[in-house]
Amino acid sequence: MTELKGQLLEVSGVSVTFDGFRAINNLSFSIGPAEMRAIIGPNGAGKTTFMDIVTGKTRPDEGHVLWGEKSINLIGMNEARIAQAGIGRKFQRPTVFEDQSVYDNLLMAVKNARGPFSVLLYRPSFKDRGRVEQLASEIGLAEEIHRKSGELSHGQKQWLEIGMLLAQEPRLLLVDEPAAGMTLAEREQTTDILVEAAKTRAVVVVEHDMEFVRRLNCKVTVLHEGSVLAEGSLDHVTANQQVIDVYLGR
Ligand SMILES: Nc1ncnc2c1ncn2[C@@H]1O[C@H](COP(=O)(O)OP(=O)(O)OP(=O)(O)O)[C@@H](O)[C@H]1O
Repeated sequence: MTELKGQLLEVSGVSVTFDGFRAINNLSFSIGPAEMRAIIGPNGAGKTTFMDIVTGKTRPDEGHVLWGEKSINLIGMNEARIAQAGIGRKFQRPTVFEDQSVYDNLLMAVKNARGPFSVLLYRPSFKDRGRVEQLASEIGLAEEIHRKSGELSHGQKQWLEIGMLLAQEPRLLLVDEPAAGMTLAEREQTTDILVEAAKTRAVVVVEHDMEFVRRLNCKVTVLHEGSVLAEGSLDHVTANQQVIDVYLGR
């Protein structure tokens, strides 16, 4: 949806220092409203810290993180408010309710998306059931909808958690190493789920697995020592001599 003007998220001049060590150093880049973006970089490049800053877990020493059409500065907002503003984060380890079915996990996420009062008086409507079924099919779990989540494979649990995040209808989904621990078939399905999700929202994937990044077929931002080292297609950034040197530890 390149016709949409403006950026959804704009990180500008952000720095953060931990005990004198500059983990993020004058970081600036932006993400469009419906785009897939991969963030790569060697260990310690600042990828996790970047996500911690955007989600309000870590407060930077300087810079701005501007969000949405009104360019609200997210810095200083707490994690709950940032989530409400439309930013969802998927951590590496899935945190689904193992004793509950796929259906119940998704239904819980759909009703949570409406806030605490609707949960108190809640009766699943026809519409909500439809939404749960739609989500289950988006994450490839339509056949498993009545299974206990604890019985799912590692990959299926990850998809369920992605579905629970999609239930909140975030405008930006941050995903930390989705391919870790997955089989090739699971990795391919994860790509399909994320690519589909990125048609209607921004999806930012932090990933070490280059084959996975290649399949995402998207713009790549390379971080190094807390700054952007290179940006562009995967072929473009992997041909960059500085990127090669950083990955080889030169
Ligand atoms: N709370 C903290 N206190 C001190 N140092 C920290 C803290 N959080 C991160 N760091 C340091 O900041 C740097 C960036 O870390 P970060 O976890 O963001 O990197 P990363 O790119 O996500 O790395 P990896 O690929 O290994 O997950 C690292 O050198 C790390 O040790």
